[in-house]
Amino acid sequence: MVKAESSTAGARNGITANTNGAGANYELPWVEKYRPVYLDDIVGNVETVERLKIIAKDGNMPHVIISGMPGIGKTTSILCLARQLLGDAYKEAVLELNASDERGIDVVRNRIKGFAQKKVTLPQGRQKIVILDEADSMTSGAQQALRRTMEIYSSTTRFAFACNQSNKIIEPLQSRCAILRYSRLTDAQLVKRLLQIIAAEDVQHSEDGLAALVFSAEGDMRQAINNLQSTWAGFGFVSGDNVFRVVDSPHPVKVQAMIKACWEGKVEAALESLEELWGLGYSSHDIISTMFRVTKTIPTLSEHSRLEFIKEIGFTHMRILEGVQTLLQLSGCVAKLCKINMKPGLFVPPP
Ligand SMILES: Nc1ncnc2c1ncn2[C@@H]1O[C@H](COP(=O)(O)OP(=O)(O)OP(=O)(O)O)[C@@H](O)[C@H]1O
Repeated sequence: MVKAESSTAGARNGITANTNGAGANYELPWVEKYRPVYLDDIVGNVETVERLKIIAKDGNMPHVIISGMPGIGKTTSILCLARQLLGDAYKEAVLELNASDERGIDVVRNRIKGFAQKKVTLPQGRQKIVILDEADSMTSGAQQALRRTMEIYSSTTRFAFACNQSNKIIEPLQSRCAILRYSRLTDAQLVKRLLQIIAAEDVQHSEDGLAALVFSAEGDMRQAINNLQSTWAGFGFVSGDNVFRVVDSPHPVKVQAMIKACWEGKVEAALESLEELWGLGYSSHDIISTMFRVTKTIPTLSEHSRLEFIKEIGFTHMRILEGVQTLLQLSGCVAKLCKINMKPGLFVPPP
């Protein structure tokens, strides 16, 4: 394989640590150290991973496209599949190209074709695998050039694409592949993996620290693990406050207080909280997206208010994305949120 990855199974607490041959003093990023080695280690997307396990067992791998948001295990799944299919032949029989490699037409013509023509001793009934990571950033010319290559060498070489948006892969390639969609991971799935790493690394943490990691990661396992490591390295304790300092986003407790004030119609208190957040230097985008995430999960809001709040926050988000990123814009949103629960009678001028 082009990018070698040796693994030492230091299975502690049911989790496998890859040390990549590095010395004990050299601290790998935990996303790499705890990158799953086998399909069984992959958390979430159970049905899709089950399909991959069947392919790994039967050996007849189709061309595949795995699509989904970043950091949820697409590349890892393909690497695990290739490892399980090819065993010892993995290094020789896998060509991995990602966005950091040149992947224009010339590479398709020379490198990929060259690899497809190469003779490699494979386990019975297996094929070589070309892994094209971040395939949606390949030019359409390069994708076009792959069409015939995929067909001509399909008896010896199979292709696996990982991408964030499958619609950026040209139709002819899509029609040659089985398309597997990965969805973002649930909070419980993130917690499960984080707890395994916390136990393996003996990380001191609190419940709210774990909740903060999950809240800020929004289903992205890579981000959750990176934030865990940064908080541990930076503060020596994973608490909610420390996590939000590391990710540098508004503390949801503060935002929750603001939303609560809006719900109770306390305009001054709500605006004061907003100004405090603004004064801390958060961008309007940070503030509005945290407002959305907090509103989604806040337990005290009635269903009706929640929907109305999300509607107003959505409109303000749109305006912010269009370029109006002022405190005034956010204050307008807060004012509208305060109005939602106020009795209409309050607005009728006295006779
Ligand atoms: N489902 C998962 N189970 C366990 N670990 C995961 C999972 N998803 C991601 N990770 C962790 O996050 C790291 C990055 O995952 P991976 O490279 O597979 O993401 P990806 O979905 O391919 O993202 P991108 O679209 O950015 O390439 C892995 O090394 C692993 O540590």
